[in-house]
Amino acid sequence: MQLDLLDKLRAQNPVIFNIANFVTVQDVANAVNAIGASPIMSNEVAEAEEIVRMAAAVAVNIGCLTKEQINHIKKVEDLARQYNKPIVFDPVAVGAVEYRYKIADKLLWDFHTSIIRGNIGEIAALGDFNWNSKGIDAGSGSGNIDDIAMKTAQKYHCTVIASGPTDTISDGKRLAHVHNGSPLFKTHVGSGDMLTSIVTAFTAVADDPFEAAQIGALVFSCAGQMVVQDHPGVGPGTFGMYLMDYLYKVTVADIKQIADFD
Ligand SMILES: Nc1ncnc2c1ncn2[C@@H]1O[C@H](COP(=O)(O)OP(=O)(O)O)[C@@H](O)[C@H]1O
Ligand SMILES: Cc1ncsc1CCOP(=O)(O)O
Ligand SMILES: [Mg+2]
Repeated sequence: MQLDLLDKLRAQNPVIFNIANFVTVQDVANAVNAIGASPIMSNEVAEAEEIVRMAAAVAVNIGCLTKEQINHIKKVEDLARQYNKPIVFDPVAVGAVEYRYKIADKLLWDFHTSIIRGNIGEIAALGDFNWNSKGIDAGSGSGNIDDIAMKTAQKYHCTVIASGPTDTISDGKRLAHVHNGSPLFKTHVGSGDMLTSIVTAFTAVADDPFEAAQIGALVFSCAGQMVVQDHPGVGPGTFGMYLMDYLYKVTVADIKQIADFD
């Protein structure tokens, strides 16, 4: 795993365009900024071309989807194709909301996505596996997560991150796992959205989306794990606060000490 991509990201400070949701937009902007990239958010189709041109990569999050935003997403994804900018897609709640599944599936077929990052319930839904998603959360299921990630990556010809206690990553051929993290991530709404946009930042400095997915997942989950190791009494409110500090100060040396991946 190319841990030096963290230093490369901080040196390059790439602009990352985020089509975000109103629930977690500030967390996402601050997390992208803390890790060393430069976030910009916009919902206006009239400025889409200017922003796609200035951005190194694009994160698309369907958390608070509207008909107007779907048109904006289509325009942005078409521009990303035109200007060769990687797209990372966050299929929020597609396992629980059939309307979102249909929109996400069509977008993923109509436009090339480099990486899909969702929890296992969302990835299972996109891969047409049985799973009991619960709203924005993973819910429960009994499928083989390696198989789900692999098959969903093959379905959409991209890299997939099925996040959770272990983040399972596949490009349809290769498989990787990141075991770091903390259950406290589940208590902070926005953890997945932040991960998606941080992974997007790494696509701006990595040659291979599979590599970007692995390093993004590892850096983010290690930062969260370090919060809990250094602040054992941390709870839902302070976890998110400390996470920003640790995204800002985590180093390659820190990660090498605790990294648990295969
Ligand atoms: N039980 C857990 N233990 C350790 N890390 C977790 C756990 N649940 C989620 N994470 C981490 O939280 C981040 C967000 O993942 P997840 O909760 O699956 O996304 P979402 O918020 O979209 O449901 C990932 O970095 C993941 O590794
Ligand atoms: C609660 C909620 N509702 C629509 S988007 C959203 C935030 C989802 O954030 P995450 O998937 O990162 O927990
Ligand atoms: Mg999510």
